[in-house]
Amino acid sequence: MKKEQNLLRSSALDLLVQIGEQGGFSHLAIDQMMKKHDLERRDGALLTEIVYGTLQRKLTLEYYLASFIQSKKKLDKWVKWLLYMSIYQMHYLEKVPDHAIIHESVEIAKKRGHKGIANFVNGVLRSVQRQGVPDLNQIEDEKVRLSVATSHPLWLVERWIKQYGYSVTEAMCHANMTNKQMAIRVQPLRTSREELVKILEEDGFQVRRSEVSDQGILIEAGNVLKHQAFEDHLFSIQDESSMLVAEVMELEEGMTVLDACSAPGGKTTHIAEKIEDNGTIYAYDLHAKKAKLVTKKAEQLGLQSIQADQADARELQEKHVTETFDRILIDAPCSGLGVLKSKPDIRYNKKESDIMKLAKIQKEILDEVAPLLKQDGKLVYSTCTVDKDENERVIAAFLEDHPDYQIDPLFFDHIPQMLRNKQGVSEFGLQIFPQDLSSDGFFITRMVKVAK
Ligand SMILES: C[S@@+](CC[C@H](N)C(=O)[O-])C[C@H]1O[C@@H](n2cnc3c(N)ncnc32)[C@H](O)[C@@H]1O
Repeated sequence: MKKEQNLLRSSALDLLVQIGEQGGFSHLAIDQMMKKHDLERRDGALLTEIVYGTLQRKLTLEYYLASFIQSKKKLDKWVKWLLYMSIYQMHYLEKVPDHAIIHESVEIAKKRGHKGIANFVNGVLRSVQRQGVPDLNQIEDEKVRLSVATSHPLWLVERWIKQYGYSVTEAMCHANMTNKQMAIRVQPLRTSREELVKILEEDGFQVRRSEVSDQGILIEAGNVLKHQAFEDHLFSIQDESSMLVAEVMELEEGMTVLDACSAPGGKTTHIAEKIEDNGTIYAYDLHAKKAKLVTKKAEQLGLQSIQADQADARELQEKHVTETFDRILIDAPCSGLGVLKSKPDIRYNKKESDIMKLAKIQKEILDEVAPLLKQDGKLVYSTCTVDKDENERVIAAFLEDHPDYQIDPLFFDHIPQMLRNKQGVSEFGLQIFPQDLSSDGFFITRMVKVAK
């Protein structure tokens, strides 16, 4: 048992050093680590909790640690992460007593380093145990306090305050520290939402019907990934705010649709379901490997109307003639600042300078596909980020350059009631903040092509 606990924490440290420095938190990385060390299923939950929780609270833990070490002391990366994860467990987890956490950490330090490092780790953690962590209310500057308390880099907090004001930013930072709701989307050509709700409830699941999509089911309790209906591909896993994208496209049977940035195909398959798999969806992605994931997902769900291929969305005029499509979706590559609930590391690895680079690509993609839409056709633009430079301002610049496009006034009728009174509705579309639903932050808008 003791050996297992040590292996578990040592594996957590390996993951933290890797993800903490390079990014890429995923349950897949955790599963792979469990397989590599032959860890038991029940250890997976604790491993996930330690890795996810430590990453999510990195800046808070850095602040806590700073009060226990001399400011000039240079720590090896693994020692730093070992201390973060130990303080995380001592302060936030109640399951394991402090003395056991300290013991395990000192053992790891001995094995990876030497006796001197082990003594240092022991000394720091004993001080944390004796004194407790410092009170964050002592931080006078409210922006710095919000940044440290919710572990968001200061540049991001300041940027959001400038764009959305303090109270929206504060709510957003706190919402990013919560877990999002598991949501699934029924494949309606295989079963109905009511039928699936019935099956799941009979099997002991607690579920709610989504108000955002009539295909959506929110899972309150139970692991749907282990249910036979998942094996049978009766539904897809999809976040609730992401479901709204295809919902606002006003899709009909027989349509020709372009999905310019489609992998891994969550929205492409939703579009295919909404046109009842009758029509054609050209789905592209910059990376050939990723485009194959779209084909695979379509096959799993039994959808035939999707043609997935590799292409740069900035070169699609080479592949299609002008005014081909009834609908176009650009679910653009973005900074991902709306998905911090499930990918806590994104906030540390993104740089402010990345945002303008992405905004340039987003505008280039929009400019390229604009001529491909039929007159009266509709173009939906979405991102899973919260940033005006990638959302409202990209759209404003596009509209300025394309007088044949305008925001579709009918788009606003599709916004679910529960989101209408939130702060995210503007003349350029809908910003869903992470605090609006128990879901990701998203930006969605719809434009219509009118006569010049
Ligand atoms: C937000 S993700 C799309 C998610 C997808 N629509 C879904 O719902 O599953 C953006 C995608 O754009 C792709 N991408 C990035 N740059 C691109 C480009 N220039 N042309 C086409 N695809 C691009 C990325 O590889 C990524 O898969």
